[in-house]
Amino acid sequence: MLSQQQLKQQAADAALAFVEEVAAPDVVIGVGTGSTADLFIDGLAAYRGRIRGTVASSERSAARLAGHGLAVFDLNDVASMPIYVDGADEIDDHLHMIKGGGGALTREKIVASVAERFICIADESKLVENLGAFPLPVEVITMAREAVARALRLLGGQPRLRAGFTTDNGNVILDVHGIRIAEPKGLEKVINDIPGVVTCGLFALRGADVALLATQNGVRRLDKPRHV
Ligand SMILES: O=C[C@H](O)[C@H](O)[C@H](O)COP(=O)(O)O
Repeated sequence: MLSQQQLKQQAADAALAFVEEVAAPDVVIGVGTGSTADLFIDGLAAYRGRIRGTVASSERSAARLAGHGLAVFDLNDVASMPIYVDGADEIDDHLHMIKGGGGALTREKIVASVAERFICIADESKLVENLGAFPLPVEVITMAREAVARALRLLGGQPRLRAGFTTDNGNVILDVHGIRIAEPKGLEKVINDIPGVVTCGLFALRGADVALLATQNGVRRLDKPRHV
């Protein structure tokens, strides 16, 4: 029986096949944040010298990448990336996700938006039928915290301030419990439209293109259905 850590390692290793496909001296790889992304970063170290470098979705990942001697570029200096590799807190079979358990959701969404393909790496426990058991992180400008919390309550959620946490962008996170996510794309738009919200952790408008989900019987690949 493989541990969750071993499963994460398998998913991270599987993503290296996608790096291998695109590796070239002018290529920049988008890199996510979290415990699974950390394992991917460690594997990516073998590509030092074979790719131009990376763009990181957090200070934490940037430090780990730099620790491996991989170049970390400012996104403003990078126009395109073939792939972005990151974990998820939940993913459904449409490859819509909840992300932001580590608080990096905004930079993740930005870096992913520049990449051609989003490769999600996770252990199979992250695959759910309906998103929403994991509290939905929402990054909020500090002065808007209470106003946004009231708006989220009107949407049926119970927002809780993530205590003692500030994002890399200097903002706070409200973790929204109990919100019904019947239409992930619609809800993503509605929450992102609340004044004071920087972004919410629903990744549905731009979900993953490929999910590599590690199971006890190997890594299962899911591709984004054509109609979503
Ligand atoms: O902000 C954090 C990210 O969205 C992570 O991708 C997510 O929390 C999954 O992290 P982990 O791989 O540690 O479960």
